[in-house]
Amino acid sequence: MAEPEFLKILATSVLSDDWGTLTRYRFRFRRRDGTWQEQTREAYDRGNGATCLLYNPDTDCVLLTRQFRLPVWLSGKDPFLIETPAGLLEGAHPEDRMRAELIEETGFDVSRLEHLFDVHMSPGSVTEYLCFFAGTYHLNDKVSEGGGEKREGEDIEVLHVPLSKALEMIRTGEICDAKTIILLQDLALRKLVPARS
Ligand SMILES: Nc1nc2c(ncn2[C@@H]2O[C@H](COP(=O)(O)OP(=O)(O)O[C@H]3O[C@H](CO)[C@@H](O)[C@H](O)[C@@H]3O)[C@@H](O)[C@H]2O)c(=O)[nH]1
Ligand SMILES: [Mg+2]
Repeated sequence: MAEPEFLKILATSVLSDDWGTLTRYRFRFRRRDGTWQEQTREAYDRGNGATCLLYNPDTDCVLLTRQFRLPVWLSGKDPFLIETPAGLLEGAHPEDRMRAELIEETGFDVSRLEHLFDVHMSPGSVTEYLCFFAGTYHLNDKVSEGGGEKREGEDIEVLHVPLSKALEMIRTGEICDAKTIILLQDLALRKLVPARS
């Protein structure tokens, strides 16, 4: 990647290169007052991802998942996290990847997703951004049980939660995942203020 005029990379050192790549960068950064300052930062690269909130207008429910997340357990919180379905892009087109991920994780095959925005989830240390999608599902869109890829260790519970209950679960702390909170609040806002065509 070409360096912008305010940045000079002096050295890079790969600290770990397994599932993702953790690299230490030493660089010179030109401050707003024009002076240059040397800094060291570590960046973890595990690619980019996509996430999606599906809403069922017949039942007023949203489709969520619950699965064990080791890093959440390490932080001392309840590790069975309630989340919107999400997956790594692995080089695929975000919408195609998201639709495939929805089938794998929830068993629902939906035809069209709306791309909302891309969000950096942890910009101080992780390169990843997530492509956010919204869509509609109906109970007859179900094509399989979902649950994720057992051979990859996934054991995903599928939840149909009334939207009002899901919003309340943000307040109670039962839903405490950033992408899930963003998408639930976005849906609530869009229902409150429908987009003008
Ligand atoms: N061997 C190995 N496998 C891993 C590791 N981390 C994840 N995996 C496997 O890689 C697959 C990742 O599953 P996805 O559904 O593609 O991703 P995700 O874990 O749900 O992550 C999604 O949500 C995250 C949290 O919001 C996002 O950070 C991520 O970008 C993605 O959207 C799973 O089968 C998981 O077991 C690891 O460190 N080592
Ligand atoms: Mg996933």
